[in-house]
Amino acid sequence: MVLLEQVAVRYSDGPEILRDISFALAPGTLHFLVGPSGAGKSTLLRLLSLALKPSEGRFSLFGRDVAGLERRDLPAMRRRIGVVFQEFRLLEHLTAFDNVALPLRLANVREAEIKKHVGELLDWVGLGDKLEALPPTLSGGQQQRVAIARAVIARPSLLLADEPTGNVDDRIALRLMYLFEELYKLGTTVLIATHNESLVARFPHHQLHLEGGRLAPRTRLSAALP
Ligand SMILES: Nc1ncnc2c1ncn2[C@@H]1O[C@H](COP(=O)(O)OP(=O)(O)OP(=O)(O)O)[C@@H](O)[C@H]1O
Repeated sequence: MVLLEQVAVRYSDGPEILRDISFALAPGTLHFLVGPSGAGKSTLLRLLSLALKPSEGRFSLFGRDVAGLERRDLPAMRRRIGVVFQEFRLLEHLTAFDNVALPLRLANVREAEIKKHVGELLDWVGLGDKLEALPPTLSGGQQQRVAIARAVIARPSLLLADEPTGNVDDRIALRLMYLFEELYKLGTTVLIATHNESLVARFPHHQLHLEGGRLAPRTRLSAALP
């Protein structure tokens, strides 16, 4: 599903932010991505979401070598990836409902089905009474839940979430974790960057531990290459 071998990443001509990164993520697994601030977690998520390219090494996604992709291949690959950005990136002129419905509308799902699924999911994340709200009228935690609902609604093959419980209380954080667990059990590969140590301790999943741009030995070996 995701395979990195000796990958390095830099922004333009800057220094290498990630170095010597090798790991594989199998379908239907959930991994936490942990490490101190500035370690390169968001950069790794940007690479995996195809927003950055490796400056060295090999990166393959869904069985395809990313270096060999043509520009026209990217939209179809990206549609298989759900991303929860640290800064949410909701469309401010669309309601919560319409933001979440977007991936389904792009996939030509029937409106009756969209209504049912989006309503159920927003209900599950505790926003059943905010369907018509515009993002600027929602709190940070509410916007974050809309962003998560939008990222998971179309059951992506790969879900990348940057600090997805950063703005919510413990009860909601648990709910969101249950949602991510549902998803990986259905076959999605889930990667969650987080500083929330109690969440990582409570849910015994694999961990990728980044430190200073490298995978640290504390990375659980199930995620690293043999
Ligand atoms: N767009 C960019 N251009 C240049 N350097 C960047 C850019 N984005 C991040 N960096 C640098 O890359 C390094 C890693 O940043 P990154 O945001 O990936 O870390 P992080 O582990 O996600 O941190 P945090 O936990 O604080 O979100 C930092 O030194 C940062 O300054």
